[in-house]
Amino acid sequence: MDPDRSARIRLAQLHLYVDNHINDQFLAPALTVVAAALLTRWLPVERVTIWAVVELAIIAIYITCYRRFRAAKVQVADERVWRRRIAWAHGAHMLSWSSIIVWGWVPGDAGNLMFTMMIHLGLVSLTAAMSNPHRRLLMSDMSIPIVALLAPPLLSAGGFNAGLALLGVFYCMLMLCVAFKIHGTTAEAIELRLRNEELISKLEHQARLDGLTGVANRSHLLATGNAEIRRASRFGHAMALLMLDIDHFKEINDTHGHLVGDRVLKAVSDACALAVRHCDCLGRLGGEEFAVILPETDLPSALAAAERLRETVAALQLHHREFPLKTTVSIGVAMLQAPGEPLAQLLHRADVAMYRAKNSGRNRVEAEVTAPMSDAGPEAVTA
Ligand SMILES: Nc1nc2c(ncn2[C@@H]2O[C@H](COP(=O)(O)OP(=O)(O)OP(=O)(O)O)[C@@H](O)[C@H]2O)c(=O)[nH]1
Repeated sequence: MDPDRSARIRLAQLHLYVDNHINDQFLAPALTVVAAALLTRWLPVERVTIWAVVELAIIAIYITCYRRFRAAKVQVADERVWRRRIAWAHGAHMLSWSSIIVWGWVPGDAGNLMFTMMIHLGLVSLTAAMSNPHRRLLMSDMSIPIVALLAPPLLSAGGFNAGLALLGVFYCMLMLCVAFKIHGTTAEAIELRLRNEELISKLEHQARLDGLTGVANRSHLLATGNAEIRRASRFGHAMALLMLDIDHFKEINDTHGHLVGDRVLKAVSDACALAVRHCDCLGRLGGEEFAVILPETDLPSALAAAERLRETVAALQLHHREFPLKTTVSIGVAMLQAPGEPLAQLLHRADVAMYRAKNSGRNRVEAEVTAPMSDAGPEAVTA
């Protein structure tokens, strides 16, 4: 499996683990108080109180750790660090409860035996039910009660105690198998969810691209243009639009065929994509016509960008067999004139400028001859 996806699965498992355990904040303190009250039947109140206070402090620590984990928006690379923190914090809680078998053990007392075993059966069952999403944490949580269940014959010799320890360990093994089974199903579901998320984002990305050139397609370009007009209108910023048309493209198609024409389209759009800024949006409007949306750009900068694109395309050295393929573009530059101006109007003005470039000899940049919006001031837009 892709190591990146495995790491994301482990992080999703850690989230699920924390989600399962976060409810401890309501139940664990109550269980601690009830257990402490019952323990006073066999042990001095002071000793039991010390345990209860320590245990309540440990609960506060691991719940805080879970809350911080949830709030931290943890990245995949930090999964290991957080897993260790959680393992220590929750491990301390397991150790504190399992230690009852040592200091709360009263040999020969049936009630005490029942109480101690109940505590451990509860610990083991809850761990299997709640820690199963994360394999490593499940193992570390489970190992403490398993070791604790081996303690009775060490604390008080006898066949019965040895049998009790054996029974406890068998029970733990069984619960561990069940927990692993649930873990497998959960891991599969998480992997499926991540695969679906990847697939959806890939499809969404592809739906925005032009199939031949890989730049934005018409609908994405228009959507971006409309969004940028809204933004520029809201903040009173300048915005430019370039219209690019490959010169004499029909000749390339007619002379060398459509496949060569397609290669030229791809080469021109690749070169333009490298020549525009990261925040600009280059898209194919159709055929051999492209447009570039330039946010936060005034007329001199738009003309400079257009000139850079024109030079980049003119410098391309494309060949088909031994024939050089001369590629140039004519570019029209239009500026947003008024807040909320329709995109169609902006495109039309850039188109008019582009045709002026064509009529003036091609391989040129022409700008429209009207005042840009930055001179008109921001739109009075209210929320
Ligand atoms: N190979 C290829 N050709 C296309 C594609 N889309 C449109 N065309 C062709 O692009 C050509 C455009 O020709 P015209 O509109 O006459 O423009 P031009 O030859 O570039 O002339 P000027 O724009 O005036 O310089 C037509 O032959 C279309 O068939 C495409 O996806 N691939």
